[in-house]
Order: sequence, then C-alpha cells, then structure tokens
Amino acid sequence: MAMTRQFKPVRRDADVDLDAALADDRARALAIVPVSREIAERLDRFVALLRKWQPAQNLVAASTLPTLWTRHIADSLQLADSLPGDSVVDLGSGAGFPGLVLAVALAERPGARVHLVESNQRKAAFLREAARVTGAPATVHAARIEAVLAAIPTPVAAVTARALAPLADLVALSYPLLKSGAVGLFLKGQDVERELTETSKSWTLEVVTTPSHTDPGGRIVRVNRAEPRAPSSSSGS
Ligand SMILES: C[S@@+](CC[C@H](N)C(=O)[O-])C[C@H]1O[C@@H](n2cnc3c(N)ncnc32)[C@H](O)[C@@H]1O
Repeated sequence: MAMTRQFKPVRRDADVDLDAALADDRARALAIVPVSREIAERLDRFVALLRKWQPAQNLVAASTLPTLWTRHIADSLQLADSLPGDSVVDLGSGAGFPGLVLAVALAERPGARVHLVESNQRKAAFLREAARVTGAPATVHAARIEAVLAAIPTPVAAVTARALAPLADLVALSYPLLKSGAVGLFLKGQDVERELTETSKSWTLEVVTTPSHTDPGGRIVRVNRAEPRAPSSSSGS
C-alpha cells in the first residue's frame, strides 16, 4: 500500500521564544491599558497578521517584535481614553500605530471611523488587510497627507500621529483639521519641551502634556487649539 508522508510545518526555536515573550508582553500591556476580551481578541488577530507579514515587509523594527504589545499596542491604546469622539484621522500610520489600534478599540462603537493616511503602498496594503481581519472601522488612504486631508469629511474629533515629524510640522500638517475643531493627540519623546518652544515661534497653542504610560520619559501632547502667529512686521521702514 502506498504511504503518504505528512509534513508538519517546522516551528523553529526562535518562533517558540517569540511566542513566550509575546505572551508575557501581552499580559503586561493589558495590565497597563485594559480592554474587553472582545477587543483583545481582535488585537490578537492583528498581532498574528503582523507576525505573518513582518518577514517580507519589515513593518516594525525587528528588535521591538518581542515587546510589540507594550511598545506599540499599549502605546497606541493609551490614547483611546483621550479621544473626544469616535472620528479620528491618523497621520503616517505605518504598521497601524496608533491609528489601526485605535480603530480596533472603537470597533464596538456604532458610527466610529478612523482614517489612516499612509503614503507607502505596501504598508497601506497591510493596513487594509489588518482592518479586514480585525473588523476595525478604518479607511486607508494610500496617499500623502498633504494630498488627502482636504478630502476627509469633517468635523473630525481627533488627529493623531506617532514618530512622524517634529511637533511644528505636525501642527502645520494637521491645521486644516485643528481649525475645524479637532484636537491633536501626538505621542512624543523626551525632547518635547524643545519642540514646544520651537512650535510656539510660529503658532499660538493651547496645549496640555501628560506622561506616557508606556514610554518612560515620553509625553502625550494634546493640542486643544492652534492658530498661526501673524508674521512680525519688519522694523526700520
Ligand atoms: C516612522 S514611521 C511611523 C509609523 C507609525 N506612526 C509608528 O509610530 O509606528 C512614519 C510613517 O509615515 C509615513 N509618512 C511619512 N510622510 C508621510 C506623508 N507626507 N504622507 C503620508 N504618509 C507619510 C511613512 O511612510 C511611514 O510609514
């Protein structure tokens, strides 16, 4: 009788180590930013997809993969409580931080919508697939922010970004939304005071900064209002 050999996929030691590290990190992350079991399950699907695409797409720095939950997911989720409403625009979403994760957090809210703006076509393709597998209410715009922002329906409750640009550039990029009532929620590092000083040279700002729950030294910058400063008149004429 002919024998059919069954080949099982081989799991390498590195995969097993990563499974264990991620299980620990998941528990740490969800202790910092608790979510319902339903949302945690959606996030598990997101993590599985990211791990599948990571070898070909290098979606996050490989060194941060074992701390994906604390470093990227909890870092994003901590903004959820600060959202003043359920319509969000996330600028330069990359692999989905913070925008896709916020969309997952809002998945149970009727009418919620998160617009993810990402000009890299391969990352945008990943974001579309991530929205599909998680059922997150996200719309992906595979385009440059400057080209797409005017087409996003307003009013928008919040505009978010992480690791995209200095604060002054973020305020300028998001001004079309800020002036129609959105708040800016920007995840920033230790250098935030210098960035605020720089931004204040060109903008009148109402800003609140609070410590990050996940990044020691990191700050959440909430821009409640921004208006461009009038150019100073030149002297001596
Ligand atoms: C450093 S990554 C940060 C990604 C993500 N926000 C995070 O924190 O992991 C910046 C992302 O912004 C995208 N990006 C940069 N400039 C952009 C622009 N003008 N319009 C749209 N996307 C942009 C890049 O393609 C990249 O994926």
